[in-house]
Amino acid sequence: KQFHLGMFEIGKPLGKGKFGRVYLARERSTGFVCALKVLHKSELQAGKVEKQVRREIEIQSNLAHPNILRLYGHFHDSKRIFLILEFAGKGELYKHLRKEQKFPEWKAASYIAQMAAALKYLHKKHVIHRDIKPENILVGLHGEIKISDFGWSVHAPNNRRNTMCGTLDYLPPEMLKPGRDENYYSEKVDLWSLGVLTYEFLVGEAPFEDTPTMTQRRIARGEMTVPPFVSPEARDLIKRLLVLDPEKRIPLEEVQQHPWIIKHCVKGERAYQRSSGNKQR
Ligand SMILES: COc1cccc(-c2nc(Nc3cc(C)[nH]n3)cc3ccccc23)c1
Repeated sequence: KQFHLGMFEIGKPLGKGKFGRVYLARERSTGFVCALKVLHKSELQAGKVEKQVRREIEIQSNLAHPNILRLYGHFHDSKRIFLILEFAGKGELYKHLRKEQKFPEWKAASYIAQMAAALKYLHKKHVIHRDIKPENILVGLHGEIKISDFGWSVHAPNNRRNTMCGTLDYLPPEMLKPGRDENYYSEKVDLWSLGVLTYEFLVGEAPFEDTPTMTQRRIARGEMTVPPFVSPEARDLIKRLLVLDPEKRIPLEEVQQHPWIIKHCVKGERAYQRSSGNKQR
């Protein structure tokens, strides 16, 4: 399918990301509402991220899961690249998290259950996201969450050197302490980040948040404390994900069956999953 700018009615700007602006848009012939992400080639070249954007397009175009933001297509003109993305009505999850400070356990558990389902789908396709954090999650109209921004995702296994930018908070220890087989990642890196995400949803700040040097040291040692107001079940799940040895982290199937998730996965939610027939579970 060939897309071009004339096919779309551009609506209000939704916001500005790192490398581009996002607009509400409607495809003229069908009235289909989507989000149009506009990237300026000059900015991508300056930021040396063209390869990353090409990988993001290649990976995200081949994914279809209710908790992963759809990339329906892309096109470009002389100066810009346009990504035709699924529109998530309630915007960026981290804005909701900052506003509410922290989420009640039922909401955090629902979000982590959806993240586990999405990661299970990704890992089955040998895709590692590698940048799971609240900033890369959007919220749909019915409160369902959608992983977005596949800029850092790769096909496993990967042992290419990566200069990481942005927050260190979500980095797993194996990406910090260069071992013998430097930078060898497995999809287990996403399990560590899922643990950091669970903690941040419940506590309102990341578990190793500190100065950059101290954060790296605390991650490498797995030094963090879970505050007393966090339930024992949630604490147990966090402890089973934030394990230094990647092989010893609880697998996604066990996350989905964890008592903390089951306790909060209200019947309606299960019914919702059955009705939406998301076979990906
Ligand atoms: C920096 O703030 C930004 C940046 C980019 C998008 C939003 C935003 N996005 C979406 N939905 C989206 C975005 C994409 C790629 N698909 N669906 C909805 C919103 C609602 C209120 C405010 C803001 C919103 C914010």
